[in-house]
Amino acid sequence: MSDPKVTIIDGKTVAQTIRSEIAAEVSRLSQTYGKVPGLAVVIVGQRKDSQSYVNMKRKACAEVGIKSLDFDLPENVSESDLIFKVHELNANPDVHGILVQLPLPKHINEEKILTEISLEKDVDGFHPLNIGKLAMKGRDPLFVPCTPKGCIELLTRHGITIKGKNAVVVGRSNIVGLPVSLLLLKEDATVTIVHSRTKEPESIIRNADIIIAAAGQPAMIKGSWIKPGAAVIDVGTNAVDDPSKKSGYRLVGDVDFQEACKTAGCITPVPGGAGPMTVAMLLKNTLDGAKRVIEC
Ligand SMILES: Nc1nc2c(c(=O)[nH]1)N[C@@H](CN(C=O)c1ccc(C(=O)N[C@@H](CCC(=O)O)C(=O)O)cc1)CN2
Repeated sequence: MSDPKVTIIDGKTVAQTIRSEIAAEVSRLSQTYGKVPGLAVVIVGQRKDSQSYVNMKRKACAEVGIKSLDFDLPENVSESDLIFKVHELNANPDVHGILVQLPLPKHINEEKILTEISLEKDVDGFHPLNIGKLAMKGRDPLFVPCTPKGCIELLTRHGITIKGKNAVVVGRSNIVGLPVSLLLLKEDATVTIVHSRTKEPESIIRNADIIIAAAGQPAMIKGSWIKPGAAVIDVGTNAVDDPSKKSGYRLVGDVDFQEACKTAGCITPVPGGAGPMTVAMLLKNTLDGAKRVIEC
C-alpha cells in the first residue's frame, strides 16, 4: 500500500494530453499550408528493445498525423553507408526530423553518425553542437533530448517548482543524465550528479528536493534515501526476471517504488512514467522542427 499523501505522476496520461495537442497543431499545419511534418526513423539491426521503441515511435507518428519515413538497415551496414543515408535525409525536404535509434552496433561510431545529422533536423537533440548549446549560459539549442525534456515537462505540468531546489541526478549518460542535469541548471536548480564513482551517494540523495534517477540499476535508490516530500522522476527501465509473467520478465525502475512511496511527495511509476514522455517529446520536437520550415 502506498502512502495516501504521495502523488503518482501518471506519465502515460500527460503524454496522451501532449499527443492530442500535437495532433491538433499538425492538423492546423496541414489545413493552412497543405504540408505535414515528416520524421525519418532509422534503425540498424534487430535488437528487440530498439525494435519495440521504434515501433512505438512509428505508431505515435501515425496517431498524430506525422509522416514517418521508415528505414530498417541490416546489422552489418557499413558506417559509410549509414552516413550516406543520413546525408540523403538531410537533403530531403519532406523530412523535418531524423532519428537514429541508439545504441548502434559496435562497428559504428555513434558520435560520428550523430554529428552528420543536420542541426535543423536533430530531433533527438544529440548533435554535439546542440548539447554544447544546452551547456552554455544564455544559449539555447535547436532541440533538447527527449527523455530529459520529458522529465522537466512532468515536473512543470505537476506544478513542481524547480528554481532554487536541490536536484540530484543519478547517472551521467549522454542520453539522459548529463542533458537532464544541464536542463535543471538552466531552470535554476542547484544540481548534483551522482554516479558510479560517487562516495556515499545516499547522503547526497537524502538532500534532494528533486531526484532524477537514470542509473540503469534496478531499485538501487532505497526508500530511506529519499527526503520527505521529494519529487522523484524514475527514468530507469530495467527488465528483471519474473516467471509469473507471460514474457518471463517485468520492468522496474532505479527506485524502490513501494518504499519510496512512503516518503516521496510525488513519484513516477515504471512503466508509465518518464518512458511515454520520451515519445511525446520526440513528436513535439518534430513538430517544432517542421514549423520552423513550413511557417518561415
Ligand atoms: N535515438 C534514440 N535512442 C534511444 C533513446 C532516444 O531518446 N533516442 N532513448 C532510449 C529508448 N527509448 C527511446 O528510444 C525509449 C525508452 C522507453 C520508452 C517507454 O515508453 N517505456 C515504457 C515501457 C515500454 C515497455 O513496456 O517496454 C514505460 O516506461 O512506460 C520509450 C522510449 C534508448 N535509445
